[in-house]
Amino acid sequence: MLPKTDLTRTHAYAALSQHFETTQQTHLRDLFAADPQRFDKFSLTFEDILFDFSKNRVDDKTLQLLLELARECKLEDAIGAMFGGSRINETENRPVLHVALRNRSNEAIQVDGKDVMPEVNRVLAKMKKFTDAVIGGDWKGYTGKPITDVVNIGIGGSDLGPVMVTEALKAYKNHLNLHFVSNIDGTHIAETIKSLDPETTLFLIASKTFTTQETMTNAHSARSWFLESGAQRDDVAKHFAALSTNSKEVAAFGIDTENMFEFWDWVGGRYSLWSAIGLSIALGIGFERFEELLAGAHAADNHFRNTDFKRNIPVIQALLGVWYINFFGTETQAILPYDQYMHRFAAYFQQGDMESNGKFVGRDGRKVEHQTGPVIWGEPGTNGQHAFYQLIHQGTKLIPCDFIAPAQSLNPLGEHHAILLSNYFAQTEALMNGKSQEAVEAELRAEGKSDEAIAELAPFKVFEGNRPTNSFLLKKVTPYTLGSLIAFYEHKIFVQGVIWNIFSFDQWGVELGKQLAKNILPELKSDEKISSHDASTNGLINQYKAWR
Ligand SMILES: O=P(O)(O)OC[C@H]1O[C@H](O)[C@H](O)[C@@H](O)[C@@H]1O
Repeated sequence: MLPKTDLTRTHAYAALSQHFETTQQTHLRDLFAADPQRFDKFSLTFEDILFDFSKNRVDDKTLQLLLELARECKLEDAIGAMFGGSRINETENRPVLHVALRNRSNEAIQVDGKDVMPEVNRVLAKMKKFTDAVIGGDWKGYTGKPITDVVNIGIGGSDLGPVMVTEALKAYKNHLNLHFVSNIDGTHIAETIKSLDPETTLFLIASKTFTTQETMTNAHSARSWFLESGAQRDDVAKHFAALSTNSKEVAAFGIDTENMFEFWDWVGGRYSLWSAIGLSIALGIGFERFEELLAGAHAADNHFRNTDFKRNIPVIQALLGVWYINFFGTETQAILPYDQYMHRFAAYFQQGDMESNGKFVGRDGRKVEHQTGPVIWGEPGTNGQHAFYQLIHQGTKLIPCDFIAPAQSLNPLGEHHAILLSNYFAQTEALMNGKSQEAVEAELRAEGKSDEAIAELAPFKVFEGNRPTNSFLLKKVTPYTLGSLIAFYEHKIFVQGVIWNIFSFDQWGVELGKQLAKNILPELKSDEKISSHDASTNGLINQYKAWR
């Protein structure tokens, strides 16, 4: 069980509100000028990751109050409850134990008095055996050829994590070609299988529930394509594996449960890349590197669990987010990796964060009186600089940004990496300092502009600055470091959910649309004019029917 605290009624919240009133205008420039130790004080190093949070609109007092808020919201108890296997996902009556999947210490983790680690290790061993066989060419397709292509069919948590990680770690990839099919739009599977040979293709049907409409429809289409190639039903076993918690449905689909890689209901879909759902990752980079990913996450788990909140990276990340969202009223959070390989990182945490903390009902069942999860968005730098950074620099909205970059490139090519990183450093500096009216005027004067021109142009060229950023500087993107970084973001989400007094591990908000789509599907098949909905929905459906 998680403790229940009403954020807006805590002492720390009241103190923070007051503190916000008196400090909200303070400029970051002045905070840096006033404290030469600011970087040392407000940055943390964890192994090969430097987390610099000094360019945030906080001072010692802000952090002290935020830490008090964490204590008042009983964060420590909540962390204990999660790692201890208690059913903190109360609305689904489940524990939340993705940390067990990467528990490399093998220390027992109990669910209802039973250690889950033997089962976790059994599945990992099965994944290793399978991965080694497929990569090594010992696993043969139905005509005796080794596998060349792997297609992961899944959606949401059964897709985004594997896609993000396999992209982020592409530099470590072996010869297997990975493909991901998620969308129910037939285009996705049709375009994917176009270039594939059924004799050498392996399908991974990834679905926690094994009932998701998109995944099951795509899986059936994949199977039909496979059987149409001349393969027999018995051959399915050589070309289809299931990653799921639902053995009954897996068997009903016709996949041999020998080819099923299990996980458990205490693994949330959006936290499942560490489970059997990560099989495509293991196939792409080899099992040892998959284990390094788990080890990196485990190290971050230990940091989260054992480090004083003051020096605890995910706790600080979370508290800074609370400061902006609940006091400055920010609505979004940009994640900006200066690493092309990490181009799906923001998309991954769109699900991770928004499906977890996009809730308006508190743990007491009542509507909360404060803001909760932010809109997460972002693209890799420097692309974003040429697209949407204008608004971050000069727009009317305050957008806290996370900048992420590796010090070492996996593709050292001429000056590329130095140029990339010069931009990474420059952007947070620019966002923090801005550019004053005087500096703009001096620059225009130096360009030989007239006083009149200077007066006209200068206002448009002013940057207010004081725009907050976090910087994650990684030594290098490795499976281990990536594992740690993902785990930090996961725990940040958890901490914020605790403070906002919401349940971060259910996702009832995705159900209504699914239900309605089920009602509408038969209507689309009929020839009758539809009148059962509101006028807009009826109008759209009927026009579709006229045009199809
Ligand atoms: O893995 P599955 O059971 O197929 O679920 C896939 C996805 O669909 C659901 O609608 C949830 O919103 C996601 O959290 C989940 O990851």
